[in-house]
Amino acid sequence: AGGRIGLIGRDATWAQIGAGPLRLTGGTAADTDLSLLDLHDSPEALSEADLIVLTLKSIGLERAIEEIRAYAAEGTPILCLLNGVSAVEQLGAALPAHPVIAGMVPFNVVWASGNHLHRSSAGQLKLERTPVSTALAEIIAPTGAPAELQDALKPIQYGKLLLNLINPINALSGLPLHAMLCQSGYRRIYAATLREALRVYDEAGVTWQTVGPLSPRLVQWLLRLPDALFNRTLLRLQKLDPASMTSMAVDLAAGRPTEIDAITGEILRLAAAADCPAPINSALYDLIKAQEAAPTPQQGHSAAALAQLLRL
Ligand SMILES: NC(=O)C1=CN([C@@H]2O[C@H](COP(=O)(O)OP(=O)(O)OC[C@H]3O[C@@H](n4cnc5c(N)ncnc54)[C@H](OP(=O)(O)O)[C@@H]3O)[C@@H](O)[C@H]2O)C=CC1
Ligand SMILES: CC(C)(CO)C(=O)C(=O)O
Repeated sequence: AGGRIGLIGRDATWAQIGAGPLRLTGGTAADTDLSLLDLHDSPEALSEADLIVLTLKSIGLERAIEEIRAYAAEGTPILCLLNGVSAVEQLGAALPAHPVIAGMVPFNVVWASGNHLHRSSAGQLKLERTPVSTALAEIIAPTGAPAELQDALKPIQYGKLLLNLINPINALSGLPLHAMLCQSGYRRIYAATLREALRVYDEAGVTWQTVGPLSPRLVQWLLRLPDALFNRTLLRLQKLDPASMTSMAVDLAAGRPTEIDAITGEILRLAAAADCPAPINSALYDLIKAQEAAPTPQQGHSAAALAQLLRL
């Protein structure tokens, strides 16, 4: 929309993108000439920011906090787009001089190739309503990818967490999300994971809001539909394209640590506090931790093999 955007990244990312243009596809995205963006390889550039938008994994949050503390001007607002429910509190506690705004990204984005990022599913960015996010929403509205302002983001983050419970299953399957959801065996595993988490939310008294076209309470039943029926109904509503892959599947494939602690780990913390059993989520957590520690992470678990490991 004409504003200057600086991207702070690492050498490997800039090497991967090359000279550009940065190709953005899916949704309303369009090819972007990299000369429109200021690319930085050092956090010192934080000192110039009017708004800091955090789009890194939760495992990198501690380091990012140190860099913001070291370089950002006092009072610079931070928009936090991380998955999970606790990053905003973590930022607020560690950086009291900075207002922290919560945001939620409902859609999937994958690297299609070196300089090409592809948005592979539907949904609208949600931002906690503040004067800064209201101004930001006005600035980006003409791009055709408007943000939706919400009074409270926490219930939305808990709703998104339910969607993210598919991430460990997807990571262990090693399949694109669409190909995985076409198979009833994987869907039944996600349905059981979701049902268990909903019970934990009920026991723990969590206030949450549906993210996506249908309530997870209905989705956990629809996931049990036979392939032919499901693939023509719910899967179409999700507008997932064949490239979709959860961020956790990408991390595990690359041998990086995953966000399992911020996702499934959050359900386990709630379950422990409410004294509510969560054996399926607990087993998924352990399986991902074991793969993270393995010299070569094993993806490609069939639905039947995974169901057996989860004692389903
Ligand atoms: N991908 C998706 O479809 C979605 C992701 N999300 C959430 O958004 C967040 C970001 O995910 P995603 O974009 O997939 O993550 P990626 O891992 O693809 O990208 C994060 C980037 O940030 C870089 N980075 C991390 N810390 C720093 C730092 N201190 N300085 C400079 N660069 C840094 C990483 O570099 P390096 O690899 O070198 O550490 C990496 O290039 C996560 O919380 C995720 O759960 C939410 C919705 C959808
Ligand atoms: C794919 C999506 C949108 C939901 O699982 C996501 O949040 C992720 O990949 O982490």
